[in-house]
Amino acid sequence: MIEFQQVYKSYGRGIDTLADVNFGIAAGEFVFVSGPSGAGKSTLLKLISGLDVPTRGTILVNGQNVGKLPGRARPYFRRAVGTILQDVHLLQDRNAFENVLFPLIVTGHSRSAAEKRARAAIDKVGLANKDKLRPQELSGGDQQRLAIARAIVNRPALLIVDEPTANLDRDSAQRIADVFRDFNQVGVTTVIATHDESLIDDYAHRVLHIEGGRLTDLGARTPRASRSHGARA
Ligand SMILES: Nc1ncnc2c1ncn2[C@@H]1O[C@H](COP(=O)(O)OP(=O)(O)OP(=O)(O)O)[C@@H](O)[C@H]1O
Repeated sequence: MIEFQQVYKSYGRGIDTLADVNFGIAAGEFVFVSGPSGAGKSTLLKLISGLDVPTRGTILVNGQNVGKLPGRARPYFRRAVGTILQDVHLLQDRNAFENVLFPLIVTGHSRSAAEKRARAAIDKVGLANKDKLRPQELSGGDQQRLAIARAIVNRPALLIVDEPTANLDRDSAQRIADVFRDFNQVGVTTVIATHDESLIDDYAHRVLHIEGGRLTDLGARTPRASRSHGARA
């Protein structure tokens, strides 16, 4: 589903933010991208999502060459990838339900079809009883849930997530990670960047580690023995 072949990304000044990155992710995988702050994790995710283009190399996502997509194809490509970046850009003057409804209305869905889908997405992330609240009235964890609902409302086959548990306490972080695991279990390919090692220990199936722009495939890690999968609601 995702393939990087000799990918380089430079923002100028002769420094490679990513250098000679090669890896593949198959459909249905659940992968963490680990690495210290500034290692290039967000840059990697933006390249997968088509929000940025590589300086050199080839990136294939769903058989499409992301770096070479014509301008008019880009919005369609981005819509097919559910992307949740670090800055959760929620509409502060709309309630939770409207935040999820909005991307459907602008992409031309009828009001009734959009409302049905938005309701299903809100339910899936566990925000059904908070749908009338505005983002600033929600906790950090619930804002993250709302961002997830908005990202999945177009039913993407691929979810790209940057630091979903930053600023959350341990319990909220695990509950958010559980939401992603549940989507993955119904077939959504999921790539999550995090520097939270304990989250990786709890959930990891496969870890790609970036340091200084170089990527190492650490392969599959066994989840921490003390946590059994599916133990949480
Ligand atoms: N748009 C940009 N213009 C110039 N430099 C950039 C840009 N985006 C990222 N960089 C640089 O690329 C490097 C990697 O940044 P990136 O955000 O990908 O790292 P990260 O691993 O996601 O870090 P963090 O965990 O702190 O978010 C940093 O040195 C950063 O300053």
